[in-house]
Amino acid sequence: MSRARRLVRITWVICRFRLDDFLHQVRLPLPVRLLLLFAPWHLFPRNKVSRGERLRLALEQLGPVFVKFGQILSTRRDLLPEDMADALRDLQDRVPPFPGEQAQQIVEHDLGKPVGELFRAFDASPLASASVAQVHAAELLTGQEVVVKVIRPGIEKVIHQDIALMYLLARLLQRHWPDGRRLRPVEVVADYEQTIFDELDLQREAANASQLRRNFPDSTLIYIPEVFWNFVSRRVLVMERIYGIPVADMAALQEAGADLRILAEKGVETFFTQVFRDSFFHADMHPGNIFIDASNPRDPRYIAIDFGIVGTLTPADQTYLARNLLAFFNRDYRQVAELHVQSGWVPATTRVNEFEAAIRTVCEPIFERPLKEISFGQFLLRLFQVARRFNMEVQPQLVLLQKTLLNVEGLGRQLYPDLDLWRTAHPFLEDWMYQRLAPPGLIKTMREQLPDWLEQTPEMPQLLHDALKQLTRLESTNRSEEKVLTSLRDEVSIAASRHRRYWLATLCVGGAVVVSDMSTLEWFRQLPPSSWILVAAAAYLLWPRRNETEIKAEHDR
Ligand SMILES: Nc1ncnc2c1ncn2[C@@H]1O[C@H](COP(=O)(O)OP(=O)(O)OP(=O)(O)O)[C@@H](O)[C@H]1O
Repeated sequence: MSRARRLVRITWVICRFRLDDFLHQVRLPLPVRLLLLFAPWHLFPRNKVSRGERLRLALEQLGPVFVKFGQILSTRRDLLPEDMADALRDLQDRVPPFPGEQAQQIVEHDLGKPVGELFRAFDASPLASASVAQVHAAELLTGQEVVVKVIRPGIEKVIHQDIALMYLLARLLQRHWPDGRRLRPVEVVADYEQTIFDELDLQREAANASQLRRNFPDSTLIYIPEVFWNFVSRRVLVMERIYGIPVADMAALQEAGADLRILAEKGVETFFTQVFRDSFFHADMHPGNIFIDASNPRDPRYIAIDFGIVGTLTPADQTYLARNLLAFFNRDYRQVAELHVQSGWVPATTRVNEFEAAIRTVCEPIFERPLKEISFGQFLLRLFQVARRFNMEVQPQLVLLQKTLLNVEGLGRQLYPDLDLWRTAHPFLEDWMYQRLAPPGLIKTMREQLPDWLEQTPEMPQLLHDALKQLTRLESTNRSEEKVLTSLRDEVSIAASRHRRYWLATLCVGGAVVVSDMSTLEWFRQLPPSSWILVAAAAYLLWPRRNETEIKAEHDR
């Protein structure tokens, strides 16, 4: 379908589902407003269906790319009003399966052999069919039962086309909608584009699955099916077939006698292990992707599938996240605010007092609820909403984590409504912090980071110089923040000068060793007179400067 025809179809669906009540909030340019005036709204009388419901129906009419977009949007409760997020959550993929013969052709083309030579059996009628891919059951020549996931033919083109139109709409909204600048629809579409294109690459999904499987070998928490790498291409993925009870099927779980409390707690533990131990987490934890192995009902474990979306965090993000969660539960909002500044999530010029007060306002009500209802995901969601007001740049890795956390908590509480998240997660977080900060962990971290530090050292003077320049520029544009900037500039300037002198001191001592023609150890033992003058120079360079001490004392005051 050409882009123009697609645009006409979108306009038609907007009229058909009377989405004009969204458009009235947007200050559109005059020609578009005139066009809308003549749109055939009258052909489609507004019925009593709610606006969320109408948006959901419209997205379903627009096809799989929009449906998936709506599903993802439904998890962005930081952006959408509750009623709309709830309606979008119920979006259903209503895409008909594509013929099994077509799936076979793609498999044969990509794997380079007829299906009969690749598999002992291949079921041409699909096991499941979704917007992006279709899954068929098969059996390898070894007798291993597998599933074959095949990307829907032609879907890439449809996605490209629909994403281009979404950008068009998002740019319009961003420019003409009063909330556009705050909610940044273009960013939301860019986020979605990344996700959907990642899902199109099954090689990537296979790699994610392999990594997760390696992280949990023989685990009693979670089982990850094996990937058969000889049968993987961008469009085809062959993976061990798993059998389990769908996590949403409570009746079947109860019938199997699965211990639901253990299961709920294991869900939280599995998530925190992925986030903090491995920094690699399954980020598409909706109930359709989780099954339960209840062969040992007293110690059931999870089985995960669909590894298209995963999240990772840097060690710094991990530490700040753990400290934020701990500070939140201690109701230490000052620390939460300071951590945001330290981590660079909000600008260094943020007024910590105001930020702290805003965090307190949104977090205190969370503690009004019984402890077992407290949600880390809700806390992070509220926190990000506040932090955005304080110019927090969107941190995609943290938004992904917060969404996954909400899913994990929802899942846990559905299994066992009395799940006490804090009691389950607190020891884990404290233990992790202790291991990271206790001497062996600290030494390990330092040893891991030492090569990076050494590598960056020669660039340090330039970086400090650049930072100084930027601060000076900032200073001239923003007088109101002058005091903060001056203090920052002074600190950077002290660090730059100290750094230069340390380098020179190192050169002096190194030079003295070279001049003496001895080994370093010998030199230290004997300190020949010829080197005294260089050592004295080094000592002079290392001595703290008076103006530095004064500036520091002034800042401390
Ligand atoms: N390893 C497996 N063993 C058994 N069934 C599987 C396996 N992998 C996938 N399936 C079945 O196929 C369905 C779709 O798989 P998957 O979720 O990976 O596809 P998808 O296209 O990414 O779907 P969506 O993104 O809509 O969740 C699953 O819900 C499940 O029923």
